[in-house]
Amino acid sequence: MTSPHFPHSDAASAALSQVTLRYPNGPSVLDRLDWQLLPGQVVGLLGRNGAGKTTLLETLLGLREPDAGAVQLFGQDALRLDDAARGRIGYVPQHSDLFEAFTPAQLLAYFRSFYPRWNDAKVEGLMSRWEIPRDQAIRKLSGGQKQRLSIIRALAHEPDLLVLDEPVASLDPAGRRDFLRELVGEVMDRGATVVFSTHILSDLERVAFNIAFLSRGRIALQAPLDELLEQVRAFTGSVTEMATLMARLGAQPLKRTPLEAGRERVLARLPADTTLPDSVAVDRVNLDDLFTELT
Ligand SMILES: Nc1ncnc2c1ncn2[C@@H]1O[C@H](COP(=O)(O)OP(=O)(O)OP(=O)(O)O)[C@@H](O)[C@H]1O
Repeated sequence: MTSPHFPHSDAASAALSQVTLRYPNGPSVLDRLDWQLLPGQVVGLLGRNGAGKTTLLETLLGLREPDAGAVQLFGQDALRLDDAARGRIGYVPQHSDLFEAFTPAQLLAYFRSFYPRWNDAKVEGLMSRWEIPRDQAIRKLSGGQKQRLSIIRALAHEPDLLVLDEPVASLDPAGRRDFLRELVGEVMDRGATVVFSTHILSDLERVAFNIAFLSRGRIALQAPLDELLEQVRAFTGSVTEMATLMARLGAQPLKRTPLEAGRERVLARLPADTTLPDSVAVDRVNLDDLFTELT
């Protein structure tokens, strides 16, 4: 069924509509959250510690049942996916569940047997480039090597939807750059959808990723990073001036911070190619500012 919130959800790799989730005796984590991921998008999911990124990714994958709302993957109910749809998904969990007694070669051979599609050349290329010992027990690998192996496993069957929960946390800067290149390659080559959570903002600045901000149980904003940096500005002035200015510019206020003496600071997204009047007090924002203000 097509969601009333996302008229194009049939074309989406993942569509979440009004998803609410509260842990039993725990916090409310997702609150009527709407989100859509399209083919060809690389989305970086940002949110503070405990904001609910892992919960959201698990719910998106159908690993958690929301209290309310609907999740669709490739147009199917995420809780009742058929095998074909399952085979189109790749997942790297935050804490990898690699079989520690296996060697990487055994692990990959094992998973290979489950998937009709498996790109041996890609696997071999990444194993060599990322210098993963093939025949040593996985428990003896470093944290970064285990993480890379987990990523290789998730890329090997060429998923159409790749979900990674903090995949770069134990990678060194060179490893992260290589990994990002691989992700972008996935998208460019096959129009896959990639979503990954991260805390490392500088990584996101390397590529024109879509950035999604998770705050108070909702996706507060999602847009390509270059567009955000171009279109989001911080304005300061009296509350009345701000109201008039926002209306005149057709701006979308994202966050208001009251200041002393009836003044306020408004973080707002402007329509593309807006020319600002000289009289306006305005600041540019960077990704750090956006993270601080929107999460
Ligand atoms: N199984 C659980 N039972 C109860 N509460 C939970 C459970 N898992 C997570 N939580 C709580 O839900 C909230 C969201 O947790 P989650 O792990 O999804 O956040 P996160 O954004 O991934 O955090 P981090 O950036 O620290 O990894 C937190 O308050 C956490 O304590």
